[in-house]
Amino acid sequence: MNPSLLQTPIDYLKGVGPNRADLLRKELGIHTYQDLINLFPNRYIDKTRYYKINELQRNNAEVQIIGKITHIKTVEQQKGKRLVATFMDETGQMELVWFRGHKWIRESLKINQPYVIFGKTNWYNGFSMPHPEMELLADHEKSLRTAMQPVYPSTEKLTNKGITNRVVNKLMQQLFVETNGKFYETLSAELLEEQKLISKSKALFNIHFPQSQELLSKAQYRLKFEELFYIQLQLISKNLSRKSKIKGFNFDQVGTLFNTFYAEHLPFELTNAQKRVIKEIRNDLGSNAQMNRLLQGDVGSGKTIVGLMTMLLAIDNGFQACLVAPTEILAQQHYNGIEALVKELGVNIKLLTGSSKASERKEIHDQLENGELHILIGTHAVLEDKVQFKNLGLAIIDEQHRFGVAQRAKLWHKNAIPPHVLVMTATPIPRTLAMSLYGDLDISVIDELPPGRKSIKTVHRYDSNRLKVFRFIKDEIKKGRQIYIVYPLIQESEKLDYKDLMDGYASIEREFPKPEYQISIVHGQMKSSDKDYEMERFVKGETQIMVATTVIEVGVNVPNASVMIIESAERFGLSQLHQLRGRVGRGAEQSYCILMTGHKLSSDSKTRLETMVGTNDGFQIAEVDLKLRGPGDLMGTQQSGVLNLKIADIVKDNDILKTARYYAVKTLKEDQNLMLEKNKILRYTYQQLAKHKNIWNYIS
Ligand SMILES: Nc1ncnc2c1ncn2[C@@H]1O[C@H](COP(=O)(O)OP(=O)(O)OP(=O)(O)O)[C@@H](O)[C@H]1O
Repeated sequence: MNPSLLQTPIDYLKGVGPNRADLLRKELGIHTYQDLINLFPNRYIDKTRYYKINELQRNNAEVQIIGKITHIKTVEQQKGKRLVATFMDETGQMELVWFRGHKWIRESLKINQPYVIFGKTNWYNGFSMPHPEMELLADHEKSLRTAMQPVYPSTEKLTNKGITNRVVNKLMQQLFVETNGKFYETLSAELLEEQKLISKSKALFNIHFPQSQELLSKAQYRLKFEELFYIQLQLISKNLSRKSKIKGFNFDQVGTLFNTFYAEHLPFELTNAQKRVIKEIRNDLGSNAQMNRLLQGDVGSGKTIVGLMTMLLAIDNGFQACLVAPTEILAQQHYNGIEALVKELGVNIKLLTGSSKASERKEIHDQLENGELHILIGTHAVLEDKVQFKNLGLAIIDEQHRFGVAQRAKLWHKNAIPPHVLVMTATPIPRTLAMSLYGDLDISVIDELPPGRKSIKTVHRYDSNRLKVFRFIKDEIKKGRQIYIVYPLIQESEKLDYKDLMDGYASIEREFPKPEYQISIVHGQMKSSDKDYEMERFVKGETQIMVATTVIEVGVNVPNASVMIIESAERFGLSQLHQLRGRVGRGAEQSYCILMTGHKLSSDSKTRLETMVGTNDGFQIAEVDLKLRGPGDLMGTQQSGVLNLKIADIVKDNDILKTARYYAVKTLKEDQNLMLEKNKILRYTYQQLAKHKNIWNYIS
């Protein structure tokens, strides 16, 4: 087939007039033959079964019936007219009803001719079917018959504009007629063979006109595989070419700082997972290529120390390092923690945030530029253009999802040669999703908690049990522990949430009076100096209770805090709940997380609460979260291509994704630039993909 045929504007397809062409373009984004063929159905209806009218049940979903129209009338109603046709088969009669388009429908209906009708039935003193799809039996028998009838996305909303599912189906038939149903193959013979995939032409035909359930499954598999394979091929190939093209600083020395710290200052034995990850990082740093690594580790798994040791390697090799955190509280905390650890090593370390004074800033800028400053810790302030380093060798970004890709890129340009980048995240992203999202990053996982951690006991309590919860808090405080009480603060309803928080605070003050109890409060509307002050009192143990909004969600580390109470827990997402829970259980004591809710709960809320009570494993929680919300809502996914998948589903098609990735890696390992003759098809398709962005634009 002539490839340019598929680029033909949709107006040229028989059956597409100017109006339809406009609708197809505007509503469905279909401009060419190719766009139409890549409009994949999102479900199929079993069309092998014909119902008799006396077999209809009140709860029938969609049915197909053969019969004749015997009579048509227009009925006046308060809300306008409706057109009603009496439809009969040999077992009974029912009504077909239209609320719109009377004139042309009435003119097109043929009395006493056998029709096949299809649609949902209603029951009200008898069966009726509103806006049925109809076809004369004679035409029906002539058309391309399939057992499963495809249902195309978005056609429902276009039905009243004349683009019904049946119209799309007809256009698709016409397209197959005009193209002879022959399409260029887009996967290599080797892949087709190894994976036992059906050809492109056969897959496209069966996705639109399934000849059997088996062929439909094969068609779906092949097209999903193809979609995921090319995405992986692209991600992995970018990663490889970055490594070969972008030279990185070579940190070939493991110097005094690293070794002294390891031997003398490390406050604990590293876990095996931490050791493994440090090894992975060291391999990167000595490979002459620029490192771009994502370090994933559940809350409290000990990412900070890994980050610190990487920074020491940078300094040992004569470079500077920076660590960027998403909030001032976190930056401050990292600074305090790291400064204490490296104090005796003679490392010069400073903190830069939005609230740093002008004089401090000046000193920091000067020391960065003349190379005196070894480590800079800070917030977004570090990214500003005026912050210039003498030789930034390593940038660590904590909590990736709060930073956009563009901000990550800013760090790249702090030097002529981009620094090594380590992105740390505690948001457990299921591995498969991480592979799709961060395919351009290498991934390390700390999948082990430091020893001696007791797993956090999580319970769900109704608001009506609040007094018991208060008693429990008092007991824990008596034992010397500290307590978090967290309120939701969600932007749209900020005022209301703020009031809830203040009401809650007032009642906690009544229940826990001074001087016996001291309470800190931290929320987003406070000045940052006040926040820091309150936070510090809690960190130092001067207050026993911290009432807060989700500003403390990430990273805050107070090992003596053993109880996390989450108010209106049903309003939080799963990963947020898990993050909050991660604020306790950081010391040696038994810790608790209490999820407070009212009695009215949606089924999703129930699932979230049950999941939290049932497991402490962040990755398992992330899987449930992904199933509940879909990837669209997971932080960080918005900017990635995974949402634009046309046929594969990142959650359901997990296994296909793994296979696709396996083959993408295998292919590129053998032939990185796809120059081998057997990979010619892959190379061509890949180039098209790079050119057109959308992967389904390459089919020709
Ligand atoms: N190998 C280890 N053995 C014992 N304690 C450790 C070990 N590694 C880290 N810790 C301690 O565990 C606590 C949590 O570590 P850290 O703050 O680095 O966790 P994290 O991975 O950054 O978690 P989060 O994302 O929740 O901040 C800290 O108090 C840290 O000192």
